[in-house]
Amino acid sequence: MALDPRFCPTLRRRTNWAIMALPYHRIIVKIGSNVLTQPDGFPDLARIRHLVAQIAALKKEGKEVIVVSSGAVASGRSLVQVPTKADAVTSRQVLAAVGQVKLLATYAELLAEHDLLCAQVLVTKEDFRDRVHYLNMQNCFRALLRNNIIPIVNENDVISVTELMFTDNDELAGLVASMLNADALLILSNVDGIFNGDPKAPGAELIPEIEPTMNSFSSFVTTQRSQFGRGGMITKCHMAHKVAQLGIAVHIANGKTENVLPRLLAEEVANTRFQPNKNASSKKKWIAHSDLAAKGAVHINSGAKEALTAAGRATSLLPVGVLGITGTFQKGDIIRILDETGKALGLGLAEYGSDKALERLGHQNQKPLVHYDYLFLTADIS
Ligand SMILES: Nc1ncnc2c1ncn2[C@@H]1O[C@H](COP(=O)(O)OP(=O)(O)O)[C@@H](O)[C@H]1O
Ligand SMILES: N[C@@H](CCC(=O)OP(=O)(O)O)C(=O)O
Repeated sequence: MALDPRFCPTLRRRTNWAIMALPYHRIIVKIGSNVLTQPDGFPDLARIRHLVAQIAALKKEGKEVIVVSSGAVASGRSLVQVPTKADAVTSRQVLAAVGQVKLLATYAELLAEHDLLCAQVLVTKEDFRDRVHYLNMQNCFRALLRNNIIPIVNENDVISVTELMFTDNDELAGLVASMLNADALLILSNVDGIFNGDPKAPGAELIPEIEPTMNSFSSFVTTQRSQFGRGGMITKCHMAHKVAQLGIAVHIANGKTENVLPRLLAEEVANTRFQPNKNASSKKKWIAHSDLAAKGAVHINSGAKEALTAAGRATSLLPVGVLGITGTFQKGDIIRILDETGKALGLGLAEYGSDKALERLGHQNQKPLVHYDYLFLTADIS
C-alpha cells in the first residue's frame, strides 16, 4: 500500500487505489483554468492543494507526472489590478507575468509538504516548430523526470500573444504528451467528460469511450466554452483524437471531483477515454505536430494519394507521383503533402531538397522524397 492517507482524507476511508487498474507510468495531467479558478476569477487554493495531494499520491505509486497547468492569469488577478490604459493583450501579459510567479510558488510550496520538487517550464508554439528547441526541451524534461522533479508547464504568456498562441493549454498538453511519449494524458476540466449533447441539457449522457475511428464531434459538442477556458470542448476533442492516434490514451475528467486522479486510474470515476491507437510510431510524433514548421509543399497525383492512404500499407512518397512543388526546402525539412485539389493530406520529412526533387519530378525508379517512417498522414487522424 503506497498511497499515503495522511494528506488525502478520503484515502483513509478508501485505500485500494494503490491497485490502480490503468497501468500508466508516464502521465501528463492538464489542469484547466476553470478547475483552478473560483467563480470570481481568483485562484482556488483549496482545489490546488487537493490536486497537489493527488499528484503526490501518484508519485508515491512510482508514476512519472508532468503537470500542464493554466492559472497564471487568474493568479495575477489576485495580485494586481488590470493595468489601466492597457489593451486586452497587454493586460493579459501583465497578469500572466505576475501570476505565473505566484502559481509556481504555490505549487512549489504545496509539493514541498510532500517532499516533492517541481520545475517551471514555460514554452511557446515556436519551441515545437524548431527542431533544436524541441530537442532541448525534450532533453530537459527527461532530465527533470530522471531526477524525480515534477515539471509544471505553461505557455509563456508574455511572449505568446494573438497568432503566436497555442489554441489553448490542451494543445500544449497534447504536444508535451507526444514529445515525451507519455502513456496517458489526463485532462481535468469542469465537466465529467464528453456528453452526447450539451452537458447541462436534461438527458445528456456521458460518452465513456471514444474509439480511434471516431473523428467527428461537431454533432454533439458545442463551441460553448467554460467561463475562463480558451479553446472549448471541440478543440479538446480534436487534440485528444490526434494524441490518441499517436498511441497515447487521453482521458477527460472533472478536476473538481474529489480524488479524481487516483480514482480515474482505479477506473472508479466517470470520464471519457479516447482509446489509444496501438500501432502508432513514436518517430512520427514530432512530424505530426510540425505543421507550422513546414517549409514547402508537394502536390501529388491521385495514384500516389491512393497508394499512401491505402489501409494497412506502409508506402513512401516517390517523385513519380509528385505533380508539383511549392516553396523551397532542404533535406530534413518538413513539407506538406497536398492532393491535386490542394487538400492537405499530411506532413513528411524531405529526404532531399526541392532542387533535386524538381529534377526528379514524375521520374520512375528514384529515391523516395519522403520515407514512410517520416510520413504522417492526417487522413489517419481526421
Ligand atoms: N458535448 C459536450 N460535452 C462536454 N462539455 C461540452 C460539450 N459541448 C460543450 N461543452 C463545454 O466545454 C466546456 C469545457 O471546455 P473548456 O471551456 O475548454 O474548459 P477548460 O477550461 O477545462 O479547458 C464545458 O464547460 C462545457 O460547457
Ligand atoms: N496560459 C494561461 C491559460 C490559457 C488556457 O489555455 O487555459 P485553458 O483553456 O483552461 O486550458 C494561464 O496560465 O492563465
